[in-house]
Amino acid sequence: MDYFGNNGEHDNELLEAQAHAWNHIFNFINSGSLKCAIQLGIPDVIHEHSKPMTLTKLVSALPIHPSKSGCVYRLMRMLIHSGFFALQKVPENEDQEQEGYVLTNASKILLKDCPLSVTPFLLAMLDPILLKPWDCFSTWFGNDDSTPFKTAHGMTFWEHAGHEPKLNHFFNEAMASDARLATSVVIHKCKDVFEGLETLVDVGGGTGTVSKAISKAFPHLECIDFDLPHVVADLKDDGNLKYVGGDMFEAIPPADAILLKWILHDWNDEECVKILKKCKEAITSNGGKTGKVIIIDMMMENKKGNEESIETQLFFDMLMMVLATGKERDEKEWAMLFQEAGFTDYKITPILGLRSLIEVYP
Ligand SMILES: C[S@@+](CC[C@H](N)C(=O)[O-])C[C@H]1O[C@@H](n2cnc3c(N)ncnc32)[C@H](O)[C@@H]1O
Ligand SMILES: O=c1cc(-c2ccc(O)cc2)oc2c(O)c(O)ccc12
Repeated sequence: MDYFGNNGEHDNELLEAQAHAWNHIFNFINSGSLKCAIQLGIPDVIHEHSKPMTLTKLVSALPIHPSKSGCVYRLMRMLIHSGFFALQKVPENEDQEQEGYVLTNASKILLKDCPLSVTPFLLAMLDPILLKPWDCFSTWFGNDDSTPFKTAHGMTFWEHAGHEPKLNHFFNEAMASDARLATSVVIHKCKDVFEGLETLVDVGGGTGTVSKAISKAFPHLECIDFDLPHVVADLKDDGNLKYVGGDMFEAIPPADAILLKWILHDWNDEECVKILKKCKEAITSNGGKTGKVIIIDMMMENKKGNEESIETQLFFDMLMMVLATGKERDEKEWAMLFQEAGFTDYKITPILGLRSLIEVYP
């Protein structure tokens, strides 16, 4: 009988447990390998080749030292396994190689010039500034810092962003890249959500990617991108789009609809109720009309379903604990926030993959 109470009968279970632990220990290798491929420009090089690209051609097109040529095959094998590339037959190939690399849907949205690219999001999330807090996660459980980010850097995310232009820049780029993708889906699939509205304020709208797209798609809608003063300071009003600086915890400009995309998951319940109460004031003080709040955020799934989606939602929940004071919520938790902030009804439209569009009514 050994330390684990194993007398030989449980060898298989022990080996499975070890393999499971190894898989989790090395989870970071998936993101590390993907980041490397993007920094080497592999998706763009294969895209520009416009037919299956053999290993020889790929190696000669990459900015790598000749001593590393043999390693490209192993990097590509890893990324084929994780679904970012595939192999296809190469017709009439002078290099004698039968197969070449092609993009998959997952790597098509990593291309540099794709307006809906998730590459800025990847580069932001995997930058050492945002990775260091994970090293301080357990330390944070033992102190009274608001976030592991604070434990790692001695200041909050926004304080760091204020005097580290690199963080500010890659965070805004990451948000803008997601905003382009999400808005294109919302405008295609949910036109009716904006019908009948005359005014809309995008609260925490960053540098205005969402407001720009909505104001262009609905030219009769007066839009305001509302964010912290330093975020909108240098942005110029354009037609039916205005930029207003302020603090959503103080006051939000009046409008028929208030949009909160990827805002409430950044904040704890008490902070969310404060924000939602300010939204309610803004839509009910709008010349006697009543409006709505439009939320784009995650709705945590409680039932067993797509395991990868559930894991991704759990990843975001951890991200919100480590970088901010927020969390991801299930329907019951959302309903509680709406009720506490004085709203009477809501409608959920699950149109954005892992996220939903929620209309909330006073
Ligand atoms: C996670 S980002 C979301 C950006 C954008 N809504 C999107 O989805 O792309 C959060 C935004 O909230 C803004 N923000 C943070 N605190 C704020 C406050 N007190 N008042 C207004 N905006 C704030 C940040 O500057 C940032 O642009
Ligand atoms: O990488 C982030 C960081 C935040 C964030 C950090 C600190 C705060 O006080 C608020 C927000 O928010 C994010 C977010 O909402 C998101 O959807 C992705 C990434 C991040």
